[in-house]
Amino acid sequence: MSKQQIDISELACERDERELFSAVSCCLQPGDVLQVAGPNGAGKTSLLRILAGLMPASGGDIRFAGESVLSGRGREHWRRNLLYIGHAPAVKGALSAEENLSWLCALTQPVTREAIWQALQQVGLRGFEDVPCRQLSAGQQRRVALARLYLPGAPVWILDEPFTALDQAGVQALEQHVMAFAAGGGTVVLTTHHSLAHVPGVRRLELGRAS
Ligand SMILES: Nc1ncnc2c1ncn2[C@@H]1O[C@H](COP(=O)(O)OP(=O)(O)OP(=O)(O)O)[C@@H](O)[C@H]1O
Repeated sequence: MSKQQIDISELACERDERELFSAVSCCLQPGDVLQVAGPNGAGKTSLLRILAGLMPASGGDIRFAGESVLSGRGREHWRRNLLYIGHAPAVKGALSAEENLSWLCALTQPVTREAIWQALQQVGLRGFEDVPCRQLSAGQQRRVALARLYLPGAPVWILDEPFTALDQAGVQALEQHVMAFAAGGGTVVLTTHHSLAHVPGVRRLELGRAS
């Protein structure tokens, strides 16, 4: 087994005593990109939050490198190996783009100021590094959050609606970056209502369809 294999088996989720999904199973290898798809309310965000350890599953298991990530040592190992970016940009308005990134990275893997500036340049925020994020547009705030994908870090990305608020060039750049990350051995699980049918090699997991 690959030391970064992810096994999702018979995963189930209930919210407010309503079953969102059950018996979701999937195996991911390094290099895989999985799009979790389905209509509004199908449970895509819930699935990603369970994967990220932010919400309990009501059944099933997730294993990383052979160990369950739902508790104990496996959970810590998993957390060190993943980067989760939720559907809200989660940037602090009073802080600049640079300060936001520096703060976020300090929680996991501190990086140099130069690396942060380079990442901000990669997401098209050159010249905005020092501007308080509350003065940035929605798309620019999204770009601040996404700049983490241009810093050294985890081999597994979990991205909830990463394309939201990005312009066409931003969408294209992010698609390319995700695929380059996967080509280098990274694993990506993402949700988006944006079609990825034109991107070769993206797997799909459908939620919310009657079986
Ligand atoms: N905080 C919450 N407490 C209780 N139920 C919730 C909560 N957040 C979402 N839900 C319910 O869980 C269900 C699935 O929500 P979820 O956000 O996972 O769906 P989604 O597939 O990501 O939807 P969308 O495409 O609209 O983003 C919804 O029916 C919703 O009402």
